[in-house]
Amino acid sequence: MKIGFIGTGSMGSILIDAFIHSGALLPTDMVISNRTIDKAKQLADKHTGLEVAKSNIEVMLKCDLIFLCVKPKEYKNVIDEIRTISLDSQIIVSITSAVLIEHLEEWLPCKIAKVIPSITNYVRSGATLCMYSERMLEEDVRVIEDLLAYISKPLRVDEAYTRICSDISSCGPAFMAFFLQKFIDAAILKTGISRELATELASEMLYGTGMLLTSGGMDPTTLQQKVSVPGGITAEGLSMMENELDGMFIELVHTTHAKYEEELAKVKSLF
Ligand SMILES: NC(=O)C1=CN([C@@H]2O[C@H](COP(=O)(O)OP(=O)(O)OC[C@H]3O[C@@H](n4cnc5c(N)ncnc54)[C@H](OP(=O)(O)O)[C@@H]3O)[C@@H](O)[C@H]2O)C=CC1
Ligand SMILES: O=C(O)[C@@H]1CCC=N1
Repeated sequence: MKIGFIGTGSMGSILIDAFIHSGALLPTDMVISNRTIDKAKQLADKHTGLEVAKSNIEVMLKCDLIFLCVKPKEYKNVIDEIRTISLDSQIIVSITSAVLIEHLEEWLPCKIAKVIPSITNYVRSGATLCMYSERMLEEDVRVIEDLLAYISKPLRVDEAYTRICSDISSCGPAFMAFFLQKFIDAAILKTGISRELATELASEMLYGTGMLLTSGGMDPTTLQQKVSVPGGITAEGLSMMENELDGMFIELVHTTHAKYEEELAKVKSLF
């Protein structure tokens, strides 16, 4: 089976790298295209045998399963280009939350999967959020999830919850890194500890925390309880954060959902 990638920006290239490094795919299994072709060529220089197509149409003509890794506002151009040569036997995997499966079904005759990856997939961890159109057969779903399992934990979610799942799974790494950065900056400012040491400590801490929450059998509440000695230092810090951050995460969810609605409307208006 030939796998195509249309769009080799940040996420497209992360997926290609991860599929190759994990052994899920060989470079020769893939054909890629990108608006700025040099970006695709740089990937091919890194992975001998990876084929760069001259156009998105060439990817569609050569591949059975195609990942669409472009941003919402770029869908119109890509769909217009490929719709007349798309086949109902082909599987299109869209990685964009703000493009609905029902719309992709309207625009293309293909079987449609919506899979939201995460930067964590680069190191073969984190989830991929999976949603499928009714055109997908059981064996099509199996092909996709077998592939994704090399680099992630594929989780089926209801499309109605795409945004919040993606907030946690895909935006989450950036949000957590933001917290870490603020923690590190404060540590340096207040104590003079070196950035290098603070960053190493913070990164190891986050890695270990992730392990405790996945394979370590703890949930976030248990973890807080186990670290907080009654009347101790952690409890004091947690209590301060409870007051300072009150309402902030509600505001965060409002913000991401408002942006999502804006993008959905923009995409709709293009077609
Ligand atoms: N980054 C992340 O962590 C995640 C991203 N996503 C989703 O992935 C999608 C892509 O995001 P991301 O990779 O970050 O964005 P980027 O801007 O990094 O990549 C988009 C790529 O699409 C290419 N492109 C644009 N138009 C066309 C076209 N007509 N034909 C071929 N290629 C084209 C661009 O080419 P050019 O080089 O010319 O700009 C660019 O390389 C988004 O919808 C995002 O929501 C989902 C989960 C996580
Ligand atoms: O920032 C974005 O729009 C995308 C969606 C999920 C992660 N990155």
